[in-house]
Amino acid sequence: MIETRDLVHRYGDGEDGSARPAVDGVSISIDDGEFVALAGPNGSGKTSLVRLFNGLLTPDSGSVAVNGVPVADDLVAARSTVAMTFQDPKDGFVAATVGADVAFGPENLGLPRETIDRRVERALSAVRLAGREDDRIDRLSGGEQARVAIAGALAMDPDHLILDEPFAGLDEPARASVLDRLAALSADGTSIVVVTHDLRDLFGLADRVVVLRDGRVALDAAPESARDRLARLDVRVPVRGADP
Ligand SMILES: Nc1ncnc2c1ncn2[C@@H]1O[C@H](COP(=O)(O)OP(=O)(O)OP(=O)(O)O)[C@@H](O)[C@H]1O
Repeated sequence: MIETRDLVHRYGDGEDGSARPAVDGVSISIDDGEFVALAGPNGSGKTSLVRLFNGLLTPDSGSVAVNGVPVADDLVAARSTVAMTFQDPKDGFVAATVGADVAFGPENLGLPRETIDRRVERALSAVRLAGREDDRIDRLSGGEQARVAIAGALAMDPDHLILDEPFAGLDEPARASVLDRLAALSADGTSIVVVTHDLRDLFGLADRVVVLRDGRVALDAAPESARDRLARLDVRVPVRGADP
């Protein structure tokens, strides 16, 4: 479980009182196996919030705990149980080739080679990049790079998987394949948080949608029960009757 209480983060010191917190008093909990879409307009604090989940950002006040352990007390545990992709995949790459990059996380967990190879193979197949281990990342298209980043997070086999705008640049087959894998992981108990502006792909999959506005939770509900409120909050929802 990921649990935040009265979480506040502001960039800069805000000493003159002018800096509005990017995350402003968020209390939410995400259960194991829960599939959450995190939506909201540009600048509403989505990326900042998920970066607090694994200690990439530090709260100014409030707390965040993963599996009952405060992130501040055990960053290593938080980083190994919460896997995250970045909005710009280039921010997360650590190796020159696809296979080396996807293997990096599991290697750091000290897993046996066969386990690592199996995870890499499975993760690459989930993003439709099977057999592309030796490709250089800098020669891939933006969409392919986004898929490598997702594969890297999948290969961690994390308790909690956070994907920040994962579908930008993905073609339809890749998007469908990733969505399938996410659904299977969620059914197996992995909690999944997908940051997005657009709920259309996730409407039938997400158990819950949390909408941020100005760093605060403006809505936390099951998607189907909140169609009209979502539309009023400028979150794109599928046309009724056209759900997957
Ligand atoms: N590194 C930073 N330094 C200063 N301010 C920042 C930084 N990152 C984000 N902010 C500010 O914090 C607020 C929340 O930004 P954040 O990126 O978390 O929102 P978001 O909902 O993820 O936006 P988007 O949908 O555009 O990615 C915004 O006002 C943004 O300008």
